Amino acid sequence: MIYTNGSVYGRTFEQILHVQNGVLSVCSTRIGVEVNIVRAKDYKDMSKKAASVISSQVIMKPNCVLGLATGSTPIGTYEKLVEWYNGDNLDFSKVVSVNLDEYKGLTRENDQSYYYFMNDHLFSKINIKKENTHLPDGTEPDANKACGDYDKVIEAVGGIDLQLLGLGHNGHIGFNEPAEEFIPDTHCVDLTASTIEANQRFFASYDEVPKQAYTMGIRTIMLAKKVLVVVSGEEKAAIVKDAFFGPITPKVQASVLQLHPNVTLVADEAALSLIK
Ligand SMILES: N[C@@H]1[C@@H](O)[C@H](O)[C@@H](COP(=O)(O)O)O[C@@H]1O
Repeated sequence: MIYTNGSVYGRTFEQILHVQNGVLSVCSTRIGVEVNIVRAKDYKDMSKKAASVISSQVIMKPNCVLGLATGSTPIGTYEKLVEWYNGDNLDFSKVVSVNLDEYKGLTRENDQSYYYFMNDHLFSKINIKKENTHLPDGTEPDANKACGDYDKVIEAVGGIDLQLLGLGHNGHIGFNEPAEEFIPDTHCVDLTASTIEANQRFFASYDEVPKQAYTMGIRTIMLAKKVLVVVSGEEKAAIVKDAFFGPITPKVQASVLQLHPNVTLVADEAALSLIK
């Protein structure tokens, strides 16, 4: 057990970390969080503000590595980026991307695969080079190979400059589900019933929702130089409060972001309704 009473990245905190077998498993803390919160009026405004953060990154560092996310929340952000690509010549020709996650077992042609999603919403509409876009290979049945290969890709591109994240209803980021520990590297997850239910809306039935996924691990996300979290809607208000103002615990995986030195949360009024 490590007891720390001091400051991390300039933030004051008191915390008790339990490290078991080399993994950060439980962490209870009094929080002195200074997450940079950007308040947006509504979903449209959130999307515009999030797209501004991403486009600034691309302009400042044209060959940046963007960590990208799926889910319904970032769709408006991608629409804005496409608009600015078309209207303002925002240039993605040198950008490299690594996505957070992919369902295990879906083909790339399946319109619910994240490969399909990213091509549909972003890659096919901007000038990013196909060979510069990366996702875990959901068609690889050998989980160790799929995950190991993906970690090599992330290492080869030199890590992530800006990681975009949505927030699951249970606090998951990528597909890092509530657990007893934070898993550092890319791994295969059994999706929780609540995640399968939440994602069922995109599939014909519960049975068709994949039950496993490959996801980037928490260390990789935490090593991103900047993290941008997008959240919209009242149904996320409670989890926003838990994640950013509650104890840091692997039961709410996003809570680990409280220890990241450069997090921006762009959320609309509804999602921030429980935050003063
Ligand atoms: N793996 C993705 C997450 O990366 C995403 O953040 C989450 C929330 O999705 P939504 O934005 O649709 O609420 O959905 C999926 O589970």
